[in-house]
Amino acid sequence: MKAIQDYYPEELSHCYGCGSQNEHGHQIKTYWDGDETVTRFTPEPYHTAVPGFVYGGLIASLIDCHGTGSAAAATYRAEGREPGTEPLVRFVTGSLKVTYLKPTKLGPEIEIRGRVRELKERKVVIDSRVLVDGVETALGEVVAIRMPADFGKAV
Ligand SMILES: CCCCCCCCCC(=O)SCCNC(=O)CCNC(=O)[C@H](O)C(C)(C)COP(=O)(O)OP(=O)(O)OC[C@H]1O[C@@H](n2cnc3c(N)ncnc32)[C@H](O)[C@@H]1OP(=O)(O)O
Repeated sequence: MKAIQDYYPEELSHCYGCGSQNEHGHQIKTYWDGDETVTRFTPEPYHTAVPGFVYGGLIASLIDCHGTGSAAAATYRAEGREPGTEPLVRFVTGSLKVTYLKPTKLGPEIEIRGRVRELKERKVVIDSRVLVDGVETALGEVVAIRMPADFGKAV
């Protein structure tokens, strides 16, 4: 099964969180599981906050790209289209909120499960849960906004 990120065009596959072309990045992969989107990521020992627990910035990064990927996947699904078909759907992060409920154990695979709270043409809101060994350790909210055609060109 292909992940939503596998459909990103090469020139947009350099993101630190989800770009398949970024050898230093997380290269996350997001899939549908029924009405939820799922990303799984196994942290490295150096992704440490205090010994034994995952750095919160990593968790935020995973929620971020899980959210933008989920927004794209949900838009294709809502439009009844296969991912990657024209016109391409691209989202960037408008806002990212993370609530850390409890320390996240470092070692096991991290699972992020997302649900669509709001879906409009230019704005999609994804709620995420972060789980390790079935324990919910963080919650995330991503407001994903359609990438403007001139994104990054007018700075
Ligand atoms: C295949 C693509 C793969 C790409 C890689 C994945 C990306 C990975 C995640 C990232 O790291 S992206 C990088 C970090 N994000 C940015 O740099 C974004 C910088 N901000 C912008 O470029 C613009 O502010 C943005 C495109 C987000 C919004 O500008 P717009 O002019 O398109 O928004 P507009 O004012 O028209 O508002 C559209 C809707 O979005 C809402 N909105 C806009 N900015 C928002 C914001 N920051 N927070 C929450 N909501 C926001 C706005 O209220 C409105 O909602 P409603 O339709 O409900 O009225």
